[in-house]
Amino acid sequence: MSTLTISDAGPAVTVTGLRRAYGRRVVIDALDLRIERGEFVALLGESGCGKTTLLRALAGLDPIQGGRIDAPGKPAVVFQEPRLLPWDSLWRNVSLGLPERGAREAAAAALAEVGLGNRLDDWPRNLSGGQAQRVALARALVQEPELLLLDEPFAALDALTRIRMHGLVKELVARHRPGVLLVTHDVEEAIRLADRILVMRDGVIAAEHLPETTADPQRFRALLLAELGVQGSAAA
Ligand SMILES: Nc1ncnc2c1ncn2[C@@H]1O[C@H](COP(=O)(O)OP(=O)(O)OP(=O)(O)O)[C@@H](O)[C@H]1O
Repeated sequence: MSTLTISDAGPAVTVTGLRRAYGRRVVIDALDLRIERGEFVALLGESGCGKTTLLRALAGLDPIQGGRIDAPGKPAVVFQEPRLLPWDSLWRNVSLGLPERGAREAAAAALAEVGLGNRLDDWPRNLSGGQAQRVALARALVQEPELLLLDEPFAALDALTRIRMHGLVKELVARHRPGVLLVTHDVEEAIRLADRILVMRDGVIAAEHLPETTADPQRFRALLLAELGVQGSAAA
């Protein structure tokens, strides 16, 4: 039987029956997930529920103990810390792993997109936390990934910088249209950025929400907080 799916892009990743354990300790079990290209998905969940474990598995950074992860290409990852190489200039950091030919031009274009087009030959030590994180974003986007994995990339930033970064990421994702999985603790951030919000619990996706379709934002926040086990939130 063949099913023809008319889609302008197709999935950025399809996860089926994923199992991830550390030794005998199973953290993720029988997890299914699909993210479309151009779709922004936020992943919430209590501390220690396995969000980073899932992200690392999707990134191909860790082995899995069961199930499948199907992705058309190599995902790009942005972590909480920018992880720039201190001995390399900004353009070299951004173009790491690209073919030498055209690397500087590609890095220049990516740095311009994050507002650092005039800092190509500067060094990581001269950057603020927000600027360093923008370089990390440029380094991810220069790969034109179909799947962009964001592991609390704004958590270490001050509130104002975080809001600016939200705007920038939204704009970049709208332009490049990767599928995005954002791991975050911040309910407001998830609501502001995501097309779809997932709540992880007991090693699986326990709930799924579409913020766009919620009529009452305050109730929606309360519901999410209750799902995250924040006491007293259901009564709000
Ligand atoms: N390398 C490891 N070896 C053994 N256990 C681990 C390892 N990494 C994570 N774990 C365990 O797996 C579980 C899930 O961890 P993970 O970091 O994925 O959670 P998280 O939801 O991302 O947490 P947080 O929100 O606090 O970052 C935790 O109980 C953690 O102790």
